Amino acid sequence: MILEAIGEDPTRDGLLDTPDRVARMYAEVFSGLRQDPKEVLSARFEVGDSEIVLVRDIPFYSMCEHHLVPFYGKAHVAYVPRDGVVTGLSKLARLVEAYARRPQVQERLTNEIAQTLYEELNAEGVFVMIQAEHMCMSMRGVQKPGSSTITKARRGNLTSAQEQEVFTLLQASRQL
Ligand SMILES: Nc1nc2c(ncn2[C@@H]2O[C@H](COP(=O)(O)OP(=O)(O)OP(=O)(O)O)[C@@H](O)[C@H]2O)c(=O)[nH]1
Ligand SMILES: [Zn+2]
Repeated sequence: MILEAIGEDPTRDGLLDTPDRVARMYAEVFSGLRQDPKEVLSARFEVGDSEIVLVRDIPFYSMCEHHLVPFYGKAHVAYVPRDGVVTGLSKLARLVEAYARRPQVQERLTNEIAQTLYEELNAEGVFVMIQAEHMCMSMRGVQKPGSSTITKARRGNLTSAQEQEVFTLLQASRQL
């Protein structure tokens, strides 16, 4: 229907398999809709006292729900565990994936990651920051390639000193 609507001929050779390919691509790109993000955080470890845990530079691809074109970039996920209870590091990246692979807006993506981590892990505090470029602002519309959007979400009792420490860690680790 899309091919017809744009004035293409869906019966020409190169386009014959395109509807099937696009259907399979959407199943992959929107696979987060069939995932329960809470299950992602099932791994738990006791590590004794622990301060901030930060997984930075988690690459992700999502789809803007207004135009169904990609927005993509990096997510930084930090939390302060309660009573030394942590989850697996990869689970933080899986959590980003579970919420990114849906029709999204960046603010909601940021909030959902923070909220789920906070609730499921019963963390003392959570801080999530996402930096992304939106193709709907680059390849069409206002056409501003290279512009990026930064969103943050905080949950729990992060002190401003701890939040500052996350920024310092993000900065420091880049120099390693
Ligand atoms: N807040 C927010 N806005 C987004 C996000 N992704 C896309 N948008 C914006 O959603 C808005 C939709 O605006 P509309 O005026 O309904 O759509 P449009 O006519 O295609 O707008 P233009 O993009 O300005 O051409 C645009 O301003 C987009 O930049 C997002 O993740 N968060
Ligand atoms: Zn858009």
